[in-house]
Amino acid sequence: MEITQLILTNFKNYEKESFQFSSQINCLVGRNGMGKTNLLDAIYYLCMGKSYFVPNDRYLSLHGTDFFRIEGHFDREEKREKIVAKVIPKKKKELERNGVPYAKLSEHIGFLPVVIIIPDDTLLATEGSEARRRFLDNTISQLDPLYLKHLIQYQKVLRQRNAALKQMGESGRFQESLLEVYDLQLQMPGLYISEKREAFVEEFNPILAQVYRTISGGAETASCSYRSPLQKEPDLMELLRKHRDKDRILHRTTTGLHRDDLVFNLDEFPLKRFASQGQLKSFILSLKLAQYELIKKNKNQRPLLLLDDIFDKLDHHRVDHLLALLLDGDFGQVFITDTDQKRVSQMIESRDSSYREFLITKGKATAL
Ligand SMILES: Nc1ncnc2c1ncn2[C@@H]1O[C@H](COP(=O)(O)OP(=O)(O)OP(=O)(O)O)[C@@H](O)[C@H]1O
Repeated sequence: MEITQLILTNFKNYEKESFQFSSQINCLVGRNGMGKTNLLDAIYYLCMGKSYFVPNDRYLSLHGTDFFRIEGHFDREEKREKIVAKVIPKKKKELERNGVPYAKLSEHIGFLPVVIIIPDDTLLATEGSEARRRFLDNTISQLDPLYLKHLIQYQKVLRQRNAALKQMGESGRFQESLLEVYDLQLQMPGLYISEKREAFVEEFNPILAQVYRTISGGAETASCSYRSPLQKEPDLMELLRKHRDKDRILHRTTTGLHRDDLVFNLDEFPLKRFASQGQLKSFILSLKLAQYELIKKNKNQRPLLLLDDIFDKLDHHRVDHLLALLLDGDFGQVFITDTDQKRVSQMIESRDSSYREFLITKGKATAL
């Protein structure tokens, strides 16, 4: 699967620009703040129906404008696919495939698999559990439409349950029977999500260990383990029942799948506490490349790989090692941003890969 052409209108700092891409390596070079990451984000948007960086579409249109449009032409399973994302004020955002709008955005997820790697991904290891759940959900949703359907349902009922608890707190009238109704609605999607997360971690671990071994030279074994309140009480209804008093006091749902987490380990030690900066960076890179491998294996399709500034702060040897991995490995279309114009192009030129280079300057692109 590959994107052949991209046309941007009012997207972030691009007023009007179009790109023709190489089917293998695309390097986006330019100084800081010119729009390299914005371009990756536009491609991500076409695949996932949202920005990787900015949750609210309102902030994505060029300053001084109130709408944007992203058009991408893809080659997928020997068919041409035109995907258009349009955000217009006071209208629901629209995502179209070959001129036909999707009824639900979620129907598109997984159609164009994608993996993005950015420097801030190290926050996955150091921040709270929400980022790790997002990683889990992002990966499994691209593989299993039913997972995404159950996830949306679980989150909807959870929001309603929390709103009811808040309202009960304000009115001072606790309605246990209403909570029972919500708990019942959480049960089926909850069970499905939990089973899928557990199965994902099992399948993911050997791939993660293998990728980390390649990147780090085999010093330690990388793994992750799934933590869920359901491991102590496998019956979700019963679990929610046991936490009802706490929920009543705190006016929110204090247990459930929205409290799940992934624990990252190097050998038997938690990454968060013991890893050096280099180990942390290698782990997170491995995590994302393992995500790529797992999606590729399950979908029998190579996802797009978007690499933002991944050479930043790495010494020359590590950059060389990483580039060798990316160029010699079984990757499909890759996009790489770099502020150092010479670094990537020199190394790619020395290999036998088809590539195209773009110089990005303030929302304008010149093919080099
Ligand atoms: N809605 C918007 N309208 C206009 N400009 C925007 C908008 N959103 C972001 N920008 C601009 O885009 C620029 C950032 O672009 P981007 O993050 O793609 O830079 P970059 O080339 O990747 O830089 P770096 O090398 O520092 O990562 C900033 O100058 C920012 O002001």
